[in-house]
Amino acid sequence: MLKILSGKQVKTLDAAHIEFNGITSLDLMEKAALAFVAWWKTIPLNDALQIHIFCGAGNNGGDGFAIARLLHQSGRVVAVFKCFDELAKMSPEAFSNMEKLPSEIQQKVWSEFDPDSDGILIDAFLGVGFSGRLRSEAVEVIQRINSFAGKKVSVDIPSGLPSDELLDGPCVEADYTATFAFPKLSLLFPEHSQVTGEMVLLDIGIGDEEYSRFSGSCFFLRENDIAGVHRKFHRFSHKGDFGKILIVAGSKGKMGAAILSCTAALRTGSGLVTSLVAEEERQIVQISVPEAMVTFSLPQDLSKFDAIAIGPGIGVGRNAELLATIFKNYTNPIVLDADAITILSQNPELLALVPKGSILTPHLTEFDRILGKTENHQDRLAKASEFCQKWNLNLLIKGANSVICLADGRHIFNSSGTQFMATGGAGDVLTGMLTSFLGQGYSEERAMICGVFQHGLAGEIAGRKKRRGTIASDIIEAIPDTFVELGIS
Ligand SMILES: NC(=O)C1=CN([C@@H]2O[C@H](COP(=O)(O)OP(=O)(O)OC[C@H]3O[C@@H](n4cnc5c(N)ncnc54)[C@H](O)[C@@H]3O)[C@@H](O)[C@H]2O)[C@H](O)CC1
Ligand SMILES: [K+]
Repeated sequence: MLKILSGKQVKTLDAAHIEFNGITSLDLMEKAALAFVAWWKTIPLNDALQIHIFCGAGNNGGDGFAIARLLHQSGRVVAVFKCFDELAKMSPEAFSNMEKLPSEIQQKVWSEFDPDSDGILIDAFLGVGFSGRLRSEAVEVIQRINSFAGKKVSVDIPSGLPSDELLDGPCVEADYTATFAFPKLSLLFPEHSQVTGEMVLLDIGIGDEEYSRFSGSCFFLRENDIAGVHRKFHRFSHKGDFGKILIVAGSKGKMGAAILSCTAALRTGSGLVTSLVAEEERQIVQISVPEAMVTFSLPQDLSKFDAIAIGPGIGVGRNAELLATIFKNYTNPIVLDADAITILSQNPELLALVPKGSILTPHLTEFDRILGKTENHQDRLAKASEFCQKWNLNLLIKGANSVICLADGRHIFNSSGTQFMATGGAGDVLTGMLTSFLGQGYSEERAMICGVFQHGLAGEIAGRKKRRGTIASDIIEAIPDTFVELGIS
């Protein structure tokens, strides 16, 4: 899994990569520029007539100069705007790439840029080398960039955004950010979505193993991480191997939650799913999910279940007692979602009873309910680590780039998913998937890795056809396709 380093570690990573591979830092910069231009050709407006490239004096600017040359070579009309004065100390790579600019590319200073120009703007002003407070001229450069009405694409990171911290000052408001090698931590904070726009990760040939010598507890979960995490089943596998699970979900008016989580669990591969619902609501489950069994009271012997989920749509009314009974009679990890999280926040004495290793899946509001009000993602992640370690529990903070917070302090950011998944019931689907994997004998970590990634991927698959019309049932329907796309039998 790809480690997320700090901005300060980038230089050491680059130096080690360069030395190990016998290349120069200019070669690495060229790779970055080539990766950027290859991606550029896939975005809307990539054939824009005019491309305005703002370049700083450091290596981010160096990327910009190299990109300018390559875009020019592929037939685009490019103008470069230098964001430094004649006497500024340039990085050797930036200088070298500036020298390589062909004479057809206009070179101007940033203050000559007319924000009413047509075209598209590339922001290669400041990268991960930016630190402290912006100097006053840098603020003016960023204001000029932001006054441009067309689309803006940031190289590595929007200029002005610190790589590992919260934004605290002016910053380029990008429509796209193309980041190199690994996503900078601050690009994953939801409060920065307005300045990062859509984020893409560009490979510049640094292998995951080259990160191992660096300390760090944050990771980025990608498609190639999934296949190795899955259990292998074989031709003698029987339904018992795929797990018996119990899902406690739904109540009058919210029975959809039970149907969605049970169906998602079955589509994820569960062998046997039992749904605990009120007797008067049984028909709805029996008719909608004939594959599931239904029970009306909590079975005496819970140990026969390989995994249990509780929460979606159960209501907060009298269920604290039910939660306590399950906690006292079951020792394996449980998935706790939605109303179960609210009940826990109202009855904090229950926290000590939650089976160790259980998974809580709060969205941001539920997170604040149980862990206390948080101001931002940095604060949230710190609180999450403390909570998970204190109670020996796992949290899955839902949102774009959902974060798996493990009891050992690691944070794993998910890369799959789309905005079309912001739809009622998507969380119930995730609960069903996580419980299914736990029931199939996956550890909590593996269940969360596969569950959160494939949930996002199912959303992407559904969204390709259904776009903003995607509903939770479409995500469920796409779950089997995720196994196909990932090559998992
Ligand atoms: N592995 C990779 O990710 C690669 C990254 N590349 C690119 O290199 C930059 C980092 O380059 P670096 O030279 O270290 O720094 P920057 O260009 O980001 O910034 C230096 C530049 O910024 C000025 N500056 C710093 N602080 C301030 C401030 N407070 N106010 C105003 N100006 C400030 C400083 O004076 C310098 O001029 C990375 O982001 C990538 O884009 C490589 O090209 C390939 C490998
Ligand atoms: K930038």
